[in-house]
Amino acid sequence: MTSIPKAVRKIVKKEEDVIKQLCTLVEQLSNEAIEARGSFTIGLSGGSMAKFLCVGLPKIQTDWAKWSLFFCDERLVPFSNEDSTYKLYLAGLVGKTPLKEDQFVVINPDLEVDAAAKDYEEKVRAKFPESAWPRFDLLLLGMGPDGHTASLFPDHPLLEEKSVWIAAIHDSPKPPPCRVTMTYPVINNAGCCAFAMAGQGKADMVKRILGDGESLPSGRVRPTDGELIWILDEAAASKL
Ligand SMILES: O=C(O)[C@H](O)[C@@H](O)[C@H](O)[C@H](O)COP(=O)(O)O
Repeated sequence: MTSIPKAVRKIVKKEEDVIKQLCTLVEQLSNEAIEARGSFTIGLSGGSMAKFLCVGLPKIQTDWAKWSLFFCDERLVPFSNEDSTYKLYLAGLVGKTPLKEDQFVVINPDLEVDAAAKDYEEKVRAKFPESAWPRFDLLLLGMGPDGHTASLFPDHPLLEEKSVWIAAIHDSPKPPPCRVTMTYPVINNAGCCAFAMAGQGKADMVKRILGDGESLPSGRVRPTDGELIWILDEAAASKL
C-alpha cells in the first residue's frame, strides 16, 4: 500500500476554519483561471460540501459572471426534491451571490438514468469542445463513511469506467439509487481536486485513506497533472 505523496493536507482548528480555507482556495483558483483563460469551471458535490460552500462563497471576491458550475455527481430526482444537490445550491447561492441559474450545468431529471448520463456528458462536452478529456479548473469532492466520492462506491464496477466522461449508476448503495457521476479519467484530469471535511466522524476513514493509503474510491482521486488538496479540521485529522 502507498500513501498519497502528492496530496497537500491543510489541517485547521475547526469547521469554520475548514470553510474559510475551502472558500479561499475557490477564490484564488477562480481568479487565477479567469485571469489566464477568461473563465472558471468548477465541479460541485452534495453533503457537507454544499453546506460549506453555501456559507462561505457569498463572502468571496471573484468575477461571478465568468463561472460555469457542474456537478461531480447528481442524484436523479426532480429539482423540487429535497434529495436534489442542485436544489441545495440554488437555494444557497442564487440570490446570495451574483451567480445566475443558467450558469449551473444541470442534469435532465426527466430522463431515465442512462439517457440522463449521456445528456449530461453532452452538456459537459459542449463546454469543453475538442477535448479528449475535460480539464476542470477545480473539482470539489466529498468523502462518505464508506470512502466513496462523487457516486463512485467501493467495489463498484464504475471504479473501472474509462470510456465515458459521465456514467450512470442504477444501484447506488446510498439512496437514491439512480445517479450520474463523473468518472476517474475526468476527475483525475482536473487542475485541482479538493476534499474538505470536519468532525470526528470522518477521522477513521481519513486515516484509512491518507494515513494507510487504502485504495478506496476517495483515495483513487490522484490528479495526473494537477493539485490534490485535503482540508481537514483537527477532529477529522485526529487519527492521522
Ligand atoms: O450524493 C450524495 O449522496 C452526496 O453528495 C455524497 O456523495 C457526499 O458527498 C458524501 O457522502 C459525503 O457527505 P458528507 O460530507 O455530508 O459526509
